[in-house]
Amino acid sequence: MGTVVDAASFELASGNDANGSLPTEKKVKVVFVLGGPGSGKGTQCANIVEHFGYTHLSAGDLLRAEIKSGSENGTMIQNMITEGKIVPSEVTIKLLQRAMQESENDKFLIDGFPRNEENRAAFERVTKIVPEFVLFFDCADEEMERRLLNRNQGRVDDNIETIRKRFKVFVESSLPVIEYYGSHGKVRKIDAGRSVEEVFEAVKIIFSSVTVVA
Ligand SMILES: Nc1ncnc2c1ncn2[C@@H]1O[C@H](COP(=O)(O)OP(=O)(O)O)[C@@H](O)[C@H]1O
Ligand SMILES: Nc1ccn([C@@H]2O[C@H](COP(=O)(O)OP(=O)(O)O)[C@@H](O)[C@H]2O)c(=O)n1
Ligand SMILES: [Mg+2]
Repeated sequence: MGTVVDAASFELASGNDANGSLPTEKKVKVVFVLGGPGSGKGTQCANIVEHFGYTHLSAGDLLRAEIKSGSENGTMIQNMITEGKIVPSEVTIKLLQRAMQESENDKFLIDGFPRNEENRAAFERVTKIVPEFVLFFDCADEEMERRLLNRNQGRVDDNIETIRKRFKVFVESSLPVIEYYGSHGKVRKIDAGRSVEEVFEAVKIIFSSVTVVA
């Protein structure tokens, strides 16, 4: 397995617990995986995990698991997802932090986060983690709509009404985050309208360029 060479490591510090003990610290490397709903983030993350040894953390999956766990935030999260709205950062960041701390890995693909400026700024402030880069899956709305209507995972938000709302949220709230990282030279954009195999060929070139054979 390769080692990442071009980016500094960043420290993940948990908050103090109720006894005031010292935070546990763990150095992690993070790649944000962004793109519209149905652009293929989850599909390609599974391929990246297999080939490059990252752990995949999907913000949407973590939020859906939180609903299932019977958490006190469950109803609020369920309502936000049904409406295609973005859950307050505090909730999502706690789930991401916990998943990173519980993992034995130190390399994470964070899929579907940050989805708005609040997500981005709060994550940076709380975790002090700066992403190595941002993988952006660029895909036409018509193709994403087709994929979502065929996804068949029983999701409450894969219906045409919510899909349209999610597209609007993506353009209004998520694209500005991608532009922010673009202005810092961090975005690796991929034409995600092609087949799964073709998209992964492009993904591989990007990940190969940040790793070296040990
Ligand atoms: N390149 C592709 N071409 C066609 N269908 C795809 C492609 N990538 C993913 N899909 C399918 O489209 C749907 C959405 O993909 P998914 O990976 O869940 O996207 P996202 O996480 O960005 O919403 C899934 O049913 C998946 O199997
Ligand atoms: N950072 C995030 C990610 C997802 N979500 C919520 O979870 C929903 C589904 O996110 P997802 O990433 O699983 O969706 P896809 O883009 O994979 O289709 C979003 O539409 C939001 O309602 C959120 O509130 N904040
Ligand atoms: Mg997904």
